[in-house]
Amino acid sequence: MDTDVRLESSLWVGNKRYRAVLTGWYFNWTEVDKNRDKKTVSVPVAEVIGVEEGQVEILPQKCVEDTDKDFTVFYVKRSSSGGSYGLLWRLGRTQFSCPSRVLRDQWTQHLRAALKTHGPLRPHRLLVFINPFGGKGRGRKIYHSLVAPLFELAGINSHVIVTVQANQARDHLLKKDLTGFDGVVCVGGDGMFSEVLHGLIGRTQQEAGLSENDPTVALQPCPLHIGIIPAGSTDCVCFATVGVIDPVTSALHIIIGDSQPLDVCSVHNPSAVVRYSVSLLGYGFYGDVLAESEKHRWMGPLRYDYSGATVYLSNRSYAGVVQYLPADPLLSSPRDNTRCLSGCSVCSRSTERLFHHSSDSGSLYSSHLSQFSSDSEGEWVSVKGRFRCVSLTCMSSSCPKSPLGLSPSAHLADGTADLILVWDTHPLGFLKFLYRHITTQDQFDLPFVEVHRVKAIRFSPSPEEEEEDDEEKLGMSGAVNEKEGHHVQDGETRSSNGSQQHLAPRGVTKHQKGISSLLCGLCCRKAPAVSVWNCDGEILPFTELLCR
Ligand SMILES: Nc1ncnc2c1ncn2[C@@H]1O[C@H](COP(=O)(O)OP(=O)(O)OP(=O)(O)O)[C@@H](O)[C@H]1O
Ligand SMILES: CCCCCCCCCCCCC/C=C/[C@@H](O)[C@H](CO)NC(=O)CCCCC
Ligand SMILES: [Ca+2]
Repeated sequence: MDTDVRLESSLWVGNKRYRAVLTGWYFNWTEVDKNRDKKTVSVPVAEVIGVEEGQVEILPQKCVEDTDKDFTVFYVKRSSSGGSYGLLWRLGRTQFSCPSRVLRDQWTQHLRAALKTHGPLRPHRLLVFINPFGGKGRGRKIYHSLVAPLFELAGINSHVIVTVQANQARDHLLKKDLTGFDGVVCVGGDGMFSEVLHGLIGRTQQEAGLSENDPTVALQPCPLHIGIIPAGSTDCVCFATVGVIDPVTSALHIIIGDSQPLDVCSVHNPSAVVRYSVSLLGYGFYGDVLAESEKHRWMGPLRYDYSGATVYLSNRSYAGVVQYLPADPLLSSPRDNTRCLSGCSVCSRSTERLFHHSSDSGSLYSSHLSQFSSDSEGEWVSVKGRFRCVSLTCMSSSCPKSPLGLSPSAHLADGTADLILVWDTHPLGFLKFLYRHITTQDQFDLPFVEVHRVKAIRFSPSPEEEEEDDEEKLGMSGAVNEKEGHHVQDGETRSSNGSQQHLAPRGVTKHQKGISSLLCGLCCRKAPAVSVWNCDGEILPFTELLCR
């Protein structure tokens, strides 16, 4: 700690006198002339946003009263409103008065010097991409009214690009000079984040001379961090990492240099890398919802609710083969009820393991690769049948619609993803599964649902098995296992190496048949034989994939 930044004196806030102390790590002020209940306000220097001479306000509008004995300190204030104590951040502000201008200047200089000690963690120059059409189309307004004033206060220089077309941010990051930037900020939703992610991953591999198309190549980590100012429809990456959808909270995290590593899943078809995913890779229901919602973009975020209902009523399931490489069950499980947050011990241990292995092999990522290319990869498990949906999620994928997410105990940065298989079942069973995403009930505690923590998956559709009538599509065929109360699917298979076999359970009881038939009569049309993959909100042009 730099002892030069220590300072202590009396200061006034309004008409009350305080003893203020700057220790290097903390700036505290305690009311004096008060015998009991002395309250100290303590702000970590790491959370000080800016120091200004005079009496200054920033939000909702900048307003300066240039008095020569006053100074104003801005800092992170955790807000209790909105039921998310600690997660929602606001700009705290306290105006101090000094007995003299000399003391005022001493305070501002010392506070700024203390702030500099946190300099290396904080960004100084940011490249900002705004999608003016994301979400409700408020990206520009959100940035200029809520975020830009905070960046300016914090002394951050930003280069702002309002996009005029899709993929502009990605292409800029792939081709243009990025010298001098400490990070990239996207103002928009998950689609905008994904553009920036693709641009940065691609640029980093290009510069390292690596081929992204080869699934055995160890990719280089990106040197630039990505900040997200939420202005989209789902904003899942922001919600799952920050905990709230709030542009001011996100801007404050960016300013103080917070960061959270994220797992990224590469999606390959047999000849090339198709995309990268950080949240949902979904075939079946989530693919169909996305495809349907693209026709109704004009509805804004509501398009997902509308399309969700339409696709649910169309009552589809798809035949396919899923192969997966299980992660080490001793390290964690998708049903262990943990919630991954910044500083999570499972993620830290996973990072440590990577670093430990890399010191033996020379590359941080080559230990990951060994999971795919050597004997240590483990055994692939293969399952075949009809699915309502096949979902792979690298993180919980929580969002305001589903506060616990697709897989509530998934980890943000442990090198694994959760594979959720929802076997074909009757419509009410599937509704129950979906409904549990918006409550705290366990969506995996259903007989037709299974979840596996995995390192990789392969998928191929098997549309030739499509020849069946509507009753079969509703999961009402096959033998009822009376003891278990559910169907056992006839599509049990063995893994490619023959070591594992898998039964596909279904959740149909006889009394549900009537309602199912009614729904079937209402909505069954000739369903397509294959679905599409939803990759973080983008439709993939391939159905046969390898994801790792
Ligand atoms: N100027 C633009 N015109 C048209 N499309 C754009 C433009 N800029 C970005 N895009 C594309 O718009 C898509 C959606 O944007 P974004 O993610 O910001 O909003 P959203 O779809 O409403 O939110 P979410 O992804 O959270 O559901 C992105 O895939 C992005 O590539
Ligand atoms: C009876 C009530 C039923 C309610 C069912 C709600 C189920 C909600 C689950 C939400 C899962 C969100 C997963 C996140 C996916 C994002 O990467 C992606 C891009 O933004 N969003 C979508 O694809 C948008 C996909 C929207 C799916 C509905
Ligand atoms: Ca993970």
